[in-house]
Amino acid sequence: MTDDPQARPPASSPCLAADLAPADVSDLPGWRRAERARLRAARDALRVTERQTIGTAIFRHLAGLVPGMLPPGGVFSAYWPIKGEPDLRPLMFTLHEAGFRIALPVVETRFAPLVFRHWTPETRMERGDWNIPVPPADSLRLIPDVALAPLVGWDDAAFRLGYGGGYFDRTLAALTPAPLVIGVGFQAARLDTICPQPHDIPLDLIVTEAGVQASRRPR
Ligand SMILES: Nc1nc2c(c(=O)[nH]1)N(C=O)[C@@H](CNc1ccc(C(=O)N[C@@H](CCC(=O)O)C(=O)O)cc1)CN2
Ligand SMILES: Nc1ncnc2c1ncn2[C@@H]1O[C@H](COP(=O)(O)OP(=O)(O)OP(=O)(O)O)[C@@H](O)[C@H]1O
Repeated sequence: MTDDPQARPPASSPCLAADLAPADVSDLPGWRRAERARLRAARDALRVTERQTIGTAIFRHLAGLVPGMLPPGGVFSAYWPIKGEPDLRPLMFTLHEAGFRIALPVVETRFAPLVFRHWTPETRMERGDWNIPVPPADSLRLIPDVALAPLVGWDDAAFRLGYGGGYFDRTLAALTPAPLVIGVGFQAARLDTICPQPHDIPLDLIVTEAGVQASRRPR
C-alpha cells in the first residue's frame, strides 16, 4: 500500500467523474429521462434513407453472427420496430428460412417480465400495449436462446438504456438460463456511461452499424 493518491484505483463509479457524466447525477432518473429524450429526438431526425442504410449494415453484422450462436432449431427473439428503431424484420425472415424459430417480445402484464410469442411469416399481428404489433395471444410461448434488445442508448460496458419501463432488465433477471442478449442500436447513441444501477444487467454484445462495439464476456 502507498499513500500516494495517484497510485490508488478510482475510488468511485465513473458516473461520479465530471468528464463522464452530468455534473449532478443525484437525480439519475431525471438524467436518464433527458438522455432518452435527446437520443430519441436525434434518431427521429435521421432521414429515412440514412435509417435504412444503418438497418442494412446492422442486418449484415447480425446475419453473420447470430446463426453461429443458436443451436439447430433454436429460438431467436427479434422485435417489431417502433419509434425509429432499426428495422430488422428481414433478419426474422432469413433466420426463419434457415430453420430457426422466431419469437417476439410482448408486454402481457405491465411491470412484469416480457413473454415471447412464436412468430412465422404467416402470423397475423395484433395491436399490443403502446400499439406495438404482437403475435396473437394464442401463439406458442417460447424461451429465446438469443434475444435482440433495441437500444435507446448504450455504453462500452454493454449496458443498455431502453424506454424506461425496465422490461428487459426484469425479463433477464427472471429467465434461467438467461438468453444471450444482443443490444441493437445506432452508433450515435453511445454514452460514456449509462450510470448503471444495481437493477441494470449488462447485455452480452452491442451491435451497431459499425459492428460489434461492446461485449460483456470475453469473445
Ligand atoms: N420494438 C420494440 N418492441 C418491444 C420493446 C422495445 O423496446 N421495442 N420492449 C422493450 O422493453 C418491450 C416494450 N416496452 C416498451 C416500454 C415503453 C414504451 C413506450 O413507448 N413508452 C412511452 C411512455 C408510455 C407510458 O409511460 O405509458 C414512451 O417512451 O413514450 C414502449 C415499449 C416489448 N416490445
Ligand atoms: N429486475 C427488476 N425488478 C423490478 N423492477 C425493475 C427491475 N429492473 C428494472 N426495474 C425498474 O424499472 C424501472 C426502469 O428501469 P431502467 O431505467 O433500467 O429502464 P430501461 O432499461 O431503460 O427500460 P426498458 O427495458 O423497458 O426499455 C426502474 O424504476 C427499475 O427500478
